[in-house]
Order: sequence, then structure tokens, then C-alpha cells
Amino acid sequence: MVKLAANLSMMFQDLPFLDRFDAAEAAGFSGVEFMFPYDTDPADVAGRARKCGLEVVLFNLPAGDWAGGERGIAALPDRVEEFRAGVTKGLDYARALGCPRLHLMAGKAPASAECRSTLIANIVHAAELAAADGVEILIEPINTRVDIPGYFYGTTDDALSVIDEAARGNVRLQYDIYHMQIMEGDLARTIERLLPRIGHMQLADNPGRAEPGSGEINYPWLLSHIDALGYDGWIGCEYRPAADTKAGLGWAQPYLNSRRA
Ligand SMILES: O=C(O)[C@@H](O)C(=O)CO
Ligand SMILES: [Mg+2]
Repeated sequence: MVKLAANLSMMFQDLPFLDRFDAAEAAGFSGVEFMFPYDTDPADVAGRARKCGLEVVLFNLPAGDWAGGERGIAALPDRVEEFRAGVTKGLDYARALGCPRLHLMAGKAPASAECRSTLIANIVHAAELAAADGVEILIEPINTRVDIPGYFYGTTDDALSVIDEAARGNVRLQYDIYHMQIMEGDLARTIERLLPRIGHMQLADNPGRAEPGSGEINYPWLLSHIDALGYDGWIGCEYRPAADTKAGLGWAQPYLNSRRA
């Protein structure tokens, strides 16, 4: 069964953050993800998710000065203390929200031995703390052509190389279909080959990162393929709605709770 999670950082942007939970429930979602909940008291986030009957399925560990252009700090040798404080904060939120997975962002960093060894040590640190809470740490290759030039890993091979070197059972791949269409294509076969290693997926169409059906990816076919493969994780709807979020959800109707929508 295809389980879609509303991405509350990119959807329903006309609403305050907490009210986006109500909008996601009304639209028929059962799960939500977001980038950073840290501006909101975790008890308030947990209470709203509970009120709306929504699972919180993913969010990001703190990733540096996002407004200032940083996209993660785990690979930055001079930011280890800040990263590890962020892991503690992220896990505090994960416990409060009952969220079983956190995305760790490496950042824009040179492919140097020092940056790589810093990243591996930070992933191991995060994974070992997270394991105690039953939380998975996810590593997402992000396209370096459009969204984050200079990001530390842009392909599944690069991300899996880091995951393999960290060698912790609760570190898995976050497969963002949009990013991987840009960087390597061959979506159906890659997802089939890597399915056991994928802890979470996300979607958007390409080009433009808007709703499925707005670009080149055949989502009706691909989502049925993913379902047929037996993927039982979540797929985050991490796209920029072309207009009104709810009006743009026609593509998702087969996968949403009709009783709610
Ligand atoms: O794909 C993305 O952009 C997100 O999944 C993310 O967390 C990094 O921006
Ligand atoms: Mg993503």
C-alpha cells in the first residue's frame, strides 16, 4: 500500500505550521513530515499531531544556518560540537513526537579525507544515540545540479558508500525520487535494487519540483511499481505546489483516506 506523508514545510504554506496538520488531515493524509520543528514547542507539535490522528514520520536534524545558505554541518570539521548538540535536540523532539526516523544532512563540503572522516564519526555518534530510542538515521543524496550544488553526496552510490563506512544497522538511505531523477535516472530499477536499504522515500516531479503530473516522471506507473515491490515505508510529498495545495492533490486521491478528504 502506498503511504503518502504530507510535507508540512512545502505544502499548505498559507497556514501557520501547526494548522498545517489540520489541513493535512482534512486532505486525507495519515502521516506528515517536515524539515525543522525546532521553532515550535515539541509538546505543541505532538498534541496537534495526536489531535489530527497523524503520524510524524520524518524530520531533519538541525542543519546549521539554513537561512544563511547552510545545508547541513555533519561533514564540517569545525562544527562537530554544534552538530552533536543538534543530535541531542533532534532526538528529544523525536521522542516527544514518536518519530522513528531523522534525516542527517552532511552539508556543502569538499570531498576531502577530513570532511569524510568527520561525517562518518558524526553519523556513528548519531546512530548510536538514536539506536537507544529505536530511531533510524537517514542519509539522502541530494541533486547537486539544481538544488544544492556542492552537497557532499549527490548519488545513491556516494550515499551508500558513506552508510557502509558508518556500518550501523539503523543508518539507511533516504531516496528522493526527484533528486535521483536529476542525478541518475533509472528510477524503477534503482528502487528495486536498493529497496532493502531504503528507509524513506520522497517525491516531486521534474523539472520544477511541483506535483506529480507536472513533469516528466510517470508517477502512476512508478507508485504502482513501488507498491508491487512491497515497499512498506512512507513516501513524503516533498514538492512545491504549483498553486493551492489541496487543489493540486488530484494525483494523490487513489492513495489518501477518502473518508477524510
Ligand atoms: O530533498 C530535500 O530537499 C529534503 O529532503 C531535505 O531534507 C534537504 O533539503
Ligand atoms: Mg528530499
